[in-house]
Amino acid sequence: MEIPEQLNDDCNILLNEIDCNHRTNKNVNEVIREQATLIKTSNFNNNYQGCPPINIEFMDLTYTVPVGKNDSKILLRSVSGLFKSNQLTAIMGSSGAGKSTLLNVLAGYKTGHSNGTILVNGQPRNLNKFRKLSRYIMQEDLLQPKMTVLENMKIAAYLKLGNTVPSNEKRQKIEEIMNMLRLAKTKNTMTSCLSGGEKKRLSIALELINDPPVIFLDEPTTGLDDVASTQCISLLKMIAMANRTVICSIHTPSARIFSAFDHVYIMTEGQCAFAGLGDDVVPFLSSLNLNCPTHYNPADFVRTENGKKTVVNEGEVSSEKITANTIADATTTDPTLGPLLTRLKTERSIQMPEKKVVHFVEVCGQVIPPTTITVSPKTPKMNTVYPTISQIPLWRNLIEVLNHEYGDHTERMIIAMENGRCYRWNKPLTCYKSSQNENENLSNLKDVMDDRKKFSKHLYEFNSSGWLQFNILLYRMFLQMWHDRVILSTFYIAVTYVMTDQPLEFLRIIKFFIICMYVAIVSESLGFAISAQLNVVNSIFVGPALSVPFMLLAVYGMGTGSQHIPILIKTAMFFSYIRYGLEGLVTAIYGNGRQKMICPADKIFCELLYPDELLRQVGMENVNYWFDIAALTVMFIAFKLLCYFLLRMRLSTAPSKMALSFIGRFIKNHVTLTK
Ligand SMILES: Nc1ncnc2c1ncn2[C@@H]1O[C@H](COP(=O)(O)OP(=O)(O)OP(=O)(O)O)[C@@H](O)[C@H]1O
Repeated sequence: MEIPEQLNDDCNILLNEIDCNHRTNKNVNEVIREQATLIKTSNFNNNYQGCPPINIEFMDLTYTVPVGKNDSKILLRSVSGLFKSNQLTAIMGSSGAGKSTLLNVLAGYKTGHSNGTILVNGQPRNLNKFRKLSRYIMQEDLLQPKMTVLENMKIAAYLKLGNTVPSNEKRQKIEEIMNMLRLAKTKNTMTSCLSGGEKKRLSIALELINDPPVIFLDEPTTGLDDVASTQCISLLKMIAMANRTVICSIHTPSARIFSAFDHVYIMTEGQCAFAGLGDDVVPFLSSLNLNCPTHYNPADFVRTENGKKTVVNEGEVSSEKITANTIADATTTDPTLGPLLTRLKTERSIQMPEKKVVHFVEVCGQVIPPTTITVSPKTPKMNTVYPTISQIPLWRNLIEVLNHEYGDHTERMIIAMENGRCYRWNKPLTCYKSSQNENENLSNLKDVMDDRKKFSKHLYEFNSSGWLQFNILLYRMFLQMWHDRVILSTFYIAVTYVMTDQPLEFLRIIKFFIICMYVAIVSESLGFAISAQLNVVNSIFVGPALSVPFMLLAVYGMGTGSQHIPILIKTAMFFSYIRYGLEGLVTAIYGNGRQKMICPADKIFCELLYPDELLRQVGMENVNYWFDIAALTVMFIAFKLLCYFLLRMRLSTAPSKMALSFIGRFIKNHVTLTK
């Protein structure tokens, strides 16, 4: 099998890096080595080179949200940028900087109050089409909990690929992706039982089924440990290498993760403070006369013997143990650290005036167990600038600068970056013809557009018809119901039936069960419809509140007979699904020619001895059980349709529906019934 050159190179770099570190943290490195080997040997990328590259450019993007009655808050302030295919882009910044907002606006999840231009391969973004060719993986894994990994994959394959792809090809694709994402061993595990990393991999696997060219991920490493985070990012990098545009927002990545990004987009207060290669953060800061504070980097990886953090001031280490010297003169007492030291020497220089023993704690992003490196003095220098060996401090430095820890330089950085318009620090476009000139690069977008047109059908159209999707979803619903059998409710119904001394007649019992279950299902679908429009707090309030009139209508007129019920109330009763449930329940128990009931011997007269009399008194003498079932079916469908339209409306970008959607969103965001 021929491995694409770029892929091969990247994997070799990865493997070399591992060689540099492999003694430092075995577990992490073993996993990464495994991952890199997997990338090299897998035919995944060869098979998935088919998708055309998509480059997303945005200019002067502004996003505001209403605050209170008359005020508004600007979350994105005229930011610009270019996120390219074949690259793994990280949107970084301190909390509240606007990372998720930018991601949501670019993905098309937030459209309402945004201004500016978003271009997809040089053309204005068509939101409907863009949504079809991009995928958004949320921070929380929205997986079907009561299905196994394989079932999830199968359903996704049938939904996304339809009948146009033969079953054996679908199976093959599922297998390939599962092997690639190391999910094969867990294929029969229920999703709810998966680990955090496995859930994240499954979320990605589900989106890879129909090979989307653009993938957005909101904080994909949140909740994952170091190893799982590294695996996740290596995987995303690998996906990006197959002609995809992978954009994720991320918090505090480790050095290894940071070094995996091809492009970092650093935000502060809704603006762009840096966009380009992670390695260029220090040169960028230097270009603004913001040399990496000398007291920072060494402190991040040099620690004193007792593990206390060392503080370096202007080339001097204020620790009892460490003072400045030249790392180029360093020797190590541990032969296993020889290659590491060689690398240290080539990548940076630290000057120390006298022989000292130090511990390198973090090198290449890995924590090194305390090992001694003896540093002997030769040429003490005090005017040291510390470019860094570990990339961790690179961006932390930047974040600290952005947090005004070294004075307020934010404005200067934003101006230098032209709020994202400056592409000076960008990696050259791999999918475009190589060019020195950025404008020339952009003119090559035409070629990319031609490619786009070629593949547009594949990208913009779903291969499964609406009817097929309906059937698959119905199957999924039944599958989940089967996996999640509610034994307890069945038990509860059975106990109630027996304890109330009802006749043990097969047909009557079945009817009783059916009507109970049916009412539960209709209630659930009403709940879905409510939650499709309202937030959780309001839904919890509105749901029970709405069932009160349904209940009152259900019991109205009981004991007085149906002839005394006003016509208006009678009409309203047609809309109470609980009424149908109650009628069905009473008829199931007392209808169908039930024998007369037992009258205690000490009673002279039992008014409700005959079930027909009871039915007459509660106004249900003319009720037909199957009519109630039919009415409940209609209500079930009506609530499901209502839920469907409400959800559709929320996703719609059509102006007419946008107005309704806006009202819905307004209620959802601004009306909280518990206030
Ligand atoms: N609907 C809203 N109304 C008012 N302010 C909002 C709204 N949505 C977001 N914000 C504010 O906008 C800012 C940016 O939010 P965003 O979620 O994009 O930040 P972030 O960089 O992703 O932060 P974090 O890393 O903590 O998730 C925050 O200060 C947030 O409070």
